[in-house]
Amino acid sequence: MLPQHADPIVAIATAPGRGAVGIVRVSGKGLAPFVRALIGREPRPREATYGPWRAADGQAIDHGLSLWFPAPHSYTGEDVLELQGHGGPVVLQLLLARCLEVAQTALPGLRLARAGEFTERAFLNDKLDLAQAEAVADLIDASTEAAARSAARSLAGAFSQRVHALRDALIHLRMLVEATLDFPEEEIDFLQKADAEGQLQRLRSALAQLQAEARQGALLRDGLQVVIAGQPNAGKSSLLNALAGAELAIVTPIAGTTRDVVQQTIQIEGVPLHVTDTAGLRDSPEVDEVERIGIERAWQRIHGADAVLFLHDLTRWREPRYRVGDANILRGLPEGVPVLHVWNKVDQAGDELPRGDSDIVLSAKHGTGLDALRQRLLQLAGWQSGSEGLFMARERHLRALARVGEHLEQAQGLLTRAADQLDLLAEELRLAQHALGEITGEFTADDLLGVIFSRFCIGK
Ligand SMILES: Nc1nc2c(c(=O)[nH]1)N(C=O)[C@@H](CNc1ccc(C(=O)N[C@@H](CCC(=O)O)C(=O)O)cc1)CN2
Ligand SMILES: Nc1nc2c(ncn2[C@@H]2O[C@H](COP(=O)(O)OP(=O)(O)OP(=O)(O)O)[C@@H](O)[C@H]2O)c(=O)[nH]1
Ligand SMILES: [Mg+2]
Repeated sequence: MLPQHADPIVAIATAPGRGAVGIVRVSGKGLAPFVRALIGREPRPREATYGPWRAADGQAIDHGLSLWFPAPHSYTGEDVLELQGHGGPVVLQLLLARCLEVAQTALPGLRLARAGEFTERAFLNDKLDLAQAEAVADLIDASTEAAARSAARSLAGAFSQRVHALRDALIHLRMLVEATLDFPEEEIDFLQKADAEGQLQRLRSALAQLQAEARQGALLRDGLQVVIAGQPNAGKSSLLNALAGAELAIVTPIAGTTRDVVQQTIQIEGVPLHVTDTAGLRDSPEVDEVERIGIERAWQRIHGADAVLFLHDLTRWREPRYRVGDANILRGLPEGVPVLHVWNKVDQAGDELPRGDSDIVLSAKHGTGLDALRQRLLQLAGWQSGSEGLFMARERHLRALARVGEHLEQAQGLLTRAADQLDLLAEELRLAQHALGEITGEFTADDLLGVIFSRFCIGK
């Protein structure tokens, strides 16, 4: 363990700004003398104790509740003291400063906590595994109810339990293979080989199921970048406003109204969609400097999109020039990014529609056809409706699961093709278990921990 993990730490645990109540919290080893010096006595463990916190001159800084959690029964697993005072930024700063002052004699080395450091200690002291610690941040950052619910499930261990079940099955198979390795003179008999194959197959399908669920969880966390693109006046800004249910972007009949990129996160069935409205794409002498930059930014966004909504104007699609404009945009769209063709202004279109089977027809202005668009967006995102009991997952977890899958695939190949290469098989299974362990933090490099916890807020 790094020496800095032994320092006592202090931070304001509540959000900056004014609030009804604010909390300063201290974590470290051997806090009791500090607690007595600050509060005048040692509060009973895990009970709220009301009283003043006094400055050096004896004046009360604030009156509030002290909570004393002697190790190991605390959030961090160390001694923890919480001061629950009035939630003003100045009074909390005074309390924080008073803690540092008292510490000079009663708790040498007390310092301000880095972002995520309380939760990092909870992880290092085995109060939480890594997936649970990440779920703490995901719960705080959750942007939809569905995301919050699944983060809470991951925090309670739902994801970790699934990972452990897979790990246990993997260990079972490794024991079988390694036992055979230890007795090389006894050829792996057919019965055992069949048993190993069955176990491996079940492992792989359990992994595939876990991957599918983790993908849904990651979608709830990260959402989808959706960019609305098309020629000027197609109704892109109107569509953004309709989806968001608010007048966010300026709408006018003038072509070239939008120049800046306007982004809004909406949610559909709890899946966050980050929808971006962009400048209309055109190549015309009317385009001035400002619009030219807007068009450049539009293309940048299109290239970073998870999905593009290509908006077409049904009142103009018969005009040859308009069709050339659309064709030019189509050529510029990046390969591999799903494109959904959306035909707008159906309220003013004739009977004959130019669309393909999978296209969406709607009126952004009147709000017709929006539900079909929402459903198509969810489908595009790979969202399975009614995914109850989901846990939250991150890209990091998906990558680890994918590596587990690669090693199991190698193992499968070795088992079916080359029963004499048991040492290679054993190694693949070991690597698979290692990749799995990275999710819960059984095997994790220190620099990765640094990256994960530094994204937390201070005091968490
Ligand atoms: N005031 C306050 N509220 C909070 C927190 C906190 O630290 N302080 N939390 C955190 O940020 C969350 C709750 N998390 C916590 C997790 C464990 C323990 C704890 O004392 N665990 C002991 C005892 C468990 C028990 O009695 O069952 C332990 O694990 O041994 C406390 C808070 C949300 N609300
Ligand atoms: N009839 C009808 N008019 C619409 C519809 N959607 C948008 N419009 C009108 O089309 C015009 C252009 O709409 P915008 O949303 O500003 O179009 P835009 O694609 O953002 O245009 P730029 O920002 O210039 O690229 C406005 O007058 C809208 O009221 C629709 O569904 N039906
Ligand atoms: Mg616009």
